[in-house]
Amino acid sequence: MKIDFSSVVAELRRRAAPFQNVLGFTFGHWRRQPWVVSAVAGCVMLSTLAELLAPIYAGKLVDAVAPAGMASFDREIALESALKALAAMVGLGALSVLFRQLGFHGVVRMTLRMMSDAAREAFARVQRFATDWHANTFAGSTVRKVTRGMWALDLLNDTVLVALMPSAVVLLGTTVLLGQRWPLMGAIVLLGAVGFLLLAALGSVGYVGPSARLSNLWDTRVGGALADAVSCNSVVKAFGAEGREDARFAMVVAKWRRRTARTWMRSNNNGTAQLVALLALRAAIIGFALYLWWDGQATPGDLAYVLTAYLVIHGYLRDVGWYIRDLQHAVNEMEELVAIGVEPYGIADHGQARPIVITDGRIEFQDVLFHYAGHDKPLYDGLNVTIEAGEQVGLVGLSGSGKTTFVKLIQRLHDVNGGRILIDGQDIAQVPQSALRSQIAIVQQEPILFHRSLAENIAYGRPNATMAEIEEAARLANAHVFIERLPKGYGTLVGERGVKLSGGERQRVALARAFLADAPILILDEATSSLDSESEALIHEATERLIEGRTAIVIAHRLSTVRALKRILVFDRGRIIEEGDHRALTKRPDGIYRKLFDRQVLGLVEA
Ligand SMILES: Nc1ncnc2c1ncn2[C@@H]1O[C@H](COP(=O)(O)OP(=O)(O)OP(=O)(O)O)[C@@H](O)[C@H]1O
Repeated sequence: MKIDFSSVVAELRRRAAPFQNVLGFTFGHWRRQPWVVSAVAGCVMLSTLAELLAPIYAGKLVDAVAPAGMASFDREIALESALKALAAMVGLGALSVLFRQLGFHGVVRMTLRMMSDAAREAFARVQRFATDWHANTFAGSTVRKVTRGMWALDLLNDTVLVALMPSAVVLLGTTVLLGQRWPLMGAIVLLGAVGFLLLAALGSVGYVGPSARLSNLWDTRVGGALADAVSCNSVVKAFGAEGREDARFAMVVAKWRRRTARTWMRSNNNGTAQLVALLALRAAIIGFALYLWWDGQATPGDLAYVLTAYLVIHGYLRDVGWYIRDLQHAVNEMEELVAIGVEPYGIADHGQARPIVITDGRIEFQDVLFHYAGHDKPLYDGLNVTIEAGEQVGLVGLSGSGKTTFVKLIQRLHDVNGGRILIDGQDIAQVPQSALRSQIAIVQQEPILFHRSLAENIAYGRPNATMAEIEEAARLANAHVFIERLPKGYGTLVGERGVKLSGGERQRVALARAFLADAPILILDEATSSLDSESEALIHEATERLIEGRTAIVIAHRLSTVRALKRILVFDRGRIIEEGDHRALTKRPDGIYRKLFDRQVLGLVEA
């Protein structure tokens, strides 16, 4: 059978790529604290070196006491030499412990800084990833990737600095020391160690690694499935679907179990292969030492030295096997965290992006082409529309006609595929996203609140607002009265995503937030869920107050919301097919607006 070496090498390269990425990431972090890394490396090396020299004195000690039938004078000299050797051994041992302690001190410091940096940077990137990324990624999986990667960094640092590096020093040092005395012995140790390391590395990278990658993928999915079901617990409860969710989760766990069992078995096999290799090396080294003694090239002291050195080598090699497995484990655990660091943002800020200044709030869509990935046709193809400064416009249309996407494009949550969107004459593709969005206030269809106090939630758009300003915004949003009635008032925590408030209350908190943000452009996505008439009236009144004097875009699901607006744009499959005020639009007998109006009126009458 002919082996195609180039394809074997290519395959190994492919399998080793994650190692390269993760090690590159780790070295990048090491470079941020070069002095600490050098000090740690120096201390660990010195500690190892001290340990490495100990067997020489073990040999000297044996040689000093070995000759039988010494006279008492000779015995005293022998004892003195043996004690000197013992003192050297103890001294070296003490030095080794001291440097090890100093090295560990540094490792703690540098590892904690690396872990914090990695977590902060991953969080910063995750926050800036485009809406599409968040739409396609489970929040629970992201949490798992970041926290797992963070802890793997700790393991990786320990493995490389505190374990692998000293092992390499010991192996190399012992080889040199033995080789100086008996070159062939040095060669045997060197070949054996290199062979063993190759076996361990190939086993980890080529055999265990790919399987571990898969089990980690399923581990991430377990996190995602768990978070998905827990965060939708109210739906699960509403449908009494706990059993169904149990079964669904059990399926994911079963898959994870199968994948992980395979990884653990492979890791076990890898360990066994390493132990067998060590056994062979032991036989070779001790066998050769015996030959040297037989041949008169070695004294019993030499034999003791070789045996002690071998025990050290054996210990280190066995540990190196473990460390390589730890390293591979850490690399697999970190892969997804490292991937977050290199994944493109989806929507990136332009290199020379200049902050946008919105004063009037004039919005212009010029020949906009926009295509959702995975859809056959573009949603907008040559969309042209201008919203004048201070104009209030209603967006109406059937579900899926493109109203929400229209406002998402204004916020640059997606980039257009053609044409331009200008605000006050500035192309929004050329400005920093955060500067753009901070000048557009939005009240979402389903407002999401942080599990923080109501005051903090209202002040989110203006964190330095005073309590008086927060209360004023809440008054304008008709929220002050209900907030005052809560036991802790503005200090009340609202539960995850604001679950402790009613839909209408959440809406009014979101309106208060928009009042305080006081942005020149306002986007209101009306809630689809029906509210009681009192709540609706309060929201309606607050909304009218809010849009006064600003450029406002109101996505309306109930036509009563936009009745009073002078301009209503009617969307149909990504096109604006009708435009005008309520009166003009209801006059078109075949118009979509008219149909929607008739349907809603009919619904009201029937109700
Ligand atoms: N993130 C997305 N990825 C792919 N397609 C999307 C995405 N968001 C919306 N769409 C699709 O684009 C089209 C327009 O959606 P859009 O949300 O803009 O409609 P809408 O008029 O606001 O609907 P509704 O009134 O139901 O909120 C729909 O066909 C929708 O399925």
